[in-house]
Amino acid sequence: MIRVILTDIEGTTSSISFVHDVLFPYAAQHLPAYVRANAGEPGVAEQLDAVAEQSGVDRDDLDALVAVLQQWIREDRKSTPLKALQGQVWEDGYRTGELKGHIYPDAADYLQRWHDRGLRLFVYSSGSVQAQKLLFGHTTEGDFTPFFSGYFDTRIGGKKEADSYRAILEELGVEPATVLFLSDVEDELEAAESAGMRTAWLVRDGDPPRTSRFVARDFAEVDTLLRAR
Ligand SMILES: CSCCC(=O)C(=O)COP(=O)(O)O
Ligand SMILES: [Mg+2]
Repeated sequence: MIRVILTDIEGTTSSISFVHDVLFPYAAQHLPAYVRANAGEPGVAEQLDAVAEQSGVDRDDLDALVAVLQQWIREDRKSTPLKALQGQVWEDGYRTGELKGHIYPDAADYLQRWHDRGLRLFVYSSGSVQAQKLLFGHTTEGDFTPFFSGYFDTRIGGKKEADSYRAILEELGVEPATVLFLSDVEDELEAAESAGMRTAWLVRDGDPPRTSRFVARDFAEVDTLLRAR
């Protein structure tokens, strides 16, 4: 019996294009000035230490660190310090209303239904927990944070590693088979299954893949799986 839904964001609750065509360009535009203005703040300095360590660039060369961060944005690198800094930069955009989080109508509908039915909802995304809360707190459809019981990001581990899902299960204190993980990335589903979770593969565009996995075009189809179990 499924009691917990753990969901990815990009390609699952929200469009890939919102992340790549809205959020990443906003970060690329505003991150350099943000980093330069706040380099002495502990929450930024800590991330710059990590960027220097991961890239091998001189920690005192702010221009070089910014260049590395811009390169990582272009490459969609799932680096924890980049994701932390992106979350900080997006905060301003959401606060001023320049950014509004995208959520698919079916995701908005079923997140509320599942919450009201007593399922516990959690997010696991490469975006930082701060970025997750900002997106769901400022969507075009309203504030969805009241529906979520918790958030996980890459500080618990990479999304393609089974140990990350084992660590999430440990934190939640639940049996693996009571958790349904939703994602659009097959390697993430495989990692979650290795940890014993159930999975649903969101394929929002194009033909469904030939696979033995449960595939859903939207959250209404995920709901049929929930009702069948
Ligand atoms: C939390 S919004 C920003 C999403 C993001 O930065 C990202 O890399 C998307 O990763 P996901 O694990 O949700 O596919
Ligand atoms: Mg995804």
